[in-house]
Formats: sequence, structure tokens, C-alpha cells
Amino acid sequence: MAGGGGDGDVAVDEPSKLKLYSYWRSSCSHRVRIALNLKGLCYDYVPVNLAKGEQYSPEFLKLNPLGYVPVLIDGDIIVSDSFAILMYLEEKFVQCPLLPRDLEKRALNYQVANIVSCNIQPFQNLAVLKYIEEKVSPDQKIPWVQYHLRRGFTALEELLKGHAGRYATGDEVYLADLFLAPQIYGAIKRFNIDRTEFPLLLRLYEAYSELPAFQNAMPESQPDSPSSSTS
Ligand SMILES: N[C@@H](CCC(=O)N[C@@H](CS)C(=O)NCC(=O)O)C(=O)O
Repeated sequence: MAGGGGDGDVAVDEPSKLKLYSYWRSSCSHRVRIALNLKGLCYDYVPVNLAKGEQYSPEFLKLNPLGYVPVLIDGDIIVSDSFAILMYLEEKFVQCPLLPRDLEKRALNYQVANIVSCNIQPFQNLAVLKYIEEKVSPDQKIPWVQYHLRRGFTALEELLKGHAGRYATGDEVYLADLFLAPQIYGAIKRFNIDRTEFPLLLRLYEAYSELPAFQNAMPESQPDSPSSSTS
């Protein structure tokens, strides 16, 4: 409750704190964590352990019937899917815009976001990898992800080479960067893509690693990370 002081004061409800259901290694949660940090928004971190199947608990399925993180709670409002969450945050909190005013650049940001979220990330999802492990072969899991990563990254290098500045679409951080940083991180750390194969993406990744909003969103910095000092 805010307010207080004189007898005539009326208690006013404070805006409720944002809550993010997240998993430390989830690239989709990672995108949202970067946006929350960039916009300077405090939030409560609610871990959902995907490795233990907590995404399928009845409580979590009430929030997102698909059983995926991230989910953002803002008071009575529940938003799932990272793209929807990012657009929600963008419209509600105007500071540090995630979309450039220039229409062509804006379209490019949407395009990069969709390449990552539709043509790369779904192929490495836990449920998909489990399916390949069981129905195809455990040995095929990593080559499968690497194939789709290489295909997507090759397109992204080509697409961005005429537009990138310090960041993906110029010298300011925008939506495209929020999708690229977690995806490049995963490609290097989890799926052993050779850093030298994609020089432009590697250069962007190095630029992100200097920004506090990106550093604090890293998987290792999350409370549920096995390497976190707070977990
Ligand atoms: N389009 C959704 C995809 C969400 C998604 O795939 N989340 C993954 C983690 S990055 C997940 O929860 N996977 C759980 C599973 O595969 O069981 C988004 O962008 O939020």
C-alpha cells in the first residue's frame, strides 16, 4: 500500500510487481529477461524446472496450457509466449523502446525475431529433442539442432550484413538483439557451433556481453542456475 501520513489520506494500491515464470537455460525466457532489464523493470523470478517437468504441473498449465515458459504476470493479466510478452512490455513501458521508428528497420527486427523463434528455437525445444531421442536415436539430437542452427544462422548473417552496426540493426539495441543473444549463446555453449563459422553473429554476441542488461539476463546469473550462488 502506498500513501499514509495525515488522517485524510486514502490508501492507494501500488501497482503489483511483475512476475516472470522462467527457466535459467530457456532462450525464450532469456529474451524476456533482457527486455525487463533494459526497461529497468523489477520483477519476481519464479523458476519452472523444465528438466523436472514442472511445465506440465496443473498449476503451471493454468497459466500456459501449452506448457512452455516464459509466462509474465502483471496483476490480473497473464501473458505467455516471449514475443507477446515483449510486445506487451513495449506497449506498457515506453522507456528504452525495443522497436525502431524507421519502418524498414522495424520490419527487419520482426524478421530476425521470427527467424529465431520460428525457424531455429523450436527445433531445439526439450519436447522435440526428447521425441528425437526416443523415436529416432539419441545420437541424432545434436546434429539435428546443429543443422537447423546453421541454416538459420547462415540466413541471418546474409540478412544482417548490410544493416548491422554495433548491434544487429544499427548502433542501438532493438528487438532483433533480444532474440539473437540467447540463440547465439545456446549455439556456442550447448550445441558446440564453431564460433568462427558466423563472424557477424559472433561480433554481435561480443558486443552484447558488454551490456549489463544482457549480462544480468544470462542463464548462469539466474537464481535457478546450478552455478548460481543464490540457488
Ligand atoms: N513461442 C514460445 C516458445 C516457448 C518455448 O518453446 N519455451 C521452451 C523453453 S525456451 C519450453 O518451455 N520448453 C519446454 C518443453 O519443451 O517441454 C515463446 O517464444 O515463448
